[in-house]
Amino acid sequence: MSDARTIQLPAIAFIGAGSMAGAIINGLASPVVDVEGGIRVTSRSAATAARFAELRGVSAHATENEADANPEAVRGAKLVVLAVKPYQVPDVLAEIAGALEPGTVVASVAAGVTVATMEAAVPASVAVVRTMPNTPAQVGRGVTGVSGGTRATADDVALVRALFETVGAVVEVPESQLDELSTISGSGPAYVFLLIEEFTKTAVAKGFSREQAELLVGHTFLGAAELLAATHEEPAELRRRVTSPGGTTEKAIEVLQAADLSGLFDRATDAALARARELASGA
Ligand SMILES: NC(=O)C1=CN([C@@H]2O[C@H](COP(=O)(O)OP(=O)(O)OC[C@H]3O[C@@H](n4cnc5c(N)ncnc54)[C@H](O)[C@@H]3O)[C@@H](O)[C@H]2O)C=CC1
Ligand SMILES: O=C(O)[C@@H]1CCC=N1
Repeated sequence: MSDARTIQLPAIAFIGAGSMAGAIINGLASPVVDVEGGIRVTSRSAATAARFAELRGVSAHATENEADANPEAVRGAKLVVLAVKPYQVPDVLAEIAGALEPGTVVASVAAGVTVATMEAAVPASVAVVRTMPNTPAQVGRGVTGVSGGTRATADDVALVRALFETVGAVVEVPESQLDELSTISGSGPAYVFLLIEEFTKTAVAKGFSREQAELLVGHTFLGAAELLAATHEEPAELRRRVTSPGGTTEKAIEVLQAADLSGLFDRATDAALARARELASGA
């Protein structure tokens, strides 16, 4: 049964069942999403496939005990999501190319692997869309960059958008910007977790128990993010409201700013960008 709010998606095959595929499939499990034709998932290990097979509407197969699991999964699927490591994409495409039906849309989440590389590896009747999601997709709070390839129609891109909108927001960008986007939102959750880890260590060093430190830091991050989302104020304004003139926060902010946080983020994201370019060249 479906009503006006139900999101209808055609048969989808996920090649690779790791963190990223798991996060997206979790979103598809929503009661308002109906994947007609079902969700097929493949992994290398049978144990992983067995875990995915327990999910509603999912059939899962492992290459370690079914050599044809990948070509079988894509046969008849309208949308094929490549969720393997970047260096594995060429081999997977070579394996499935002959089984892709005309009109199939192949959407890759792999960092760095270009549209040109993928288009060259599949039949001309198959469209390619490059994407860059992030792991908060697992809780419906992802943000995904999407770039259509040269053969992708507006409907093809809309289909990929619809998939990723089940797990958060979608931003369409030209492919030339996708690696940059990856350094911000693709990798970004890791930067936030690192800050939380370090801040928690500081709280422990100030004499709080591990449990207290996690509560203090965790709620501070969550509370600040929710305050930002709820008020729609600029972060600089919300920071000003914490920073009493002549008070304590002002002293801490002075120390943080003296460490050139902005230069640090520039250098960190430049390093991620350089690695994306290496991945594109197969390194
Ligand atoms: N983890 C993240 O935050 C993000 C990852 N990505 C991209 O997602 C892709 C996957 O990353 P993760 O999920 O983190 O990796 P992962 O290592 O957790 O998952 C990879 C999966 O691919 C499977 N696999 C490997 N070779 C296979 C084959 N030939 N056939 C079928 N399955 C095969 C593995 O068994 C594993 O389940 C990467 O290309 C990465 O660049 C993109 C955005 C964010
Ligand atoms: O670290 C990586 O290569 C992937 C892409 C963005 C997040 N994880």
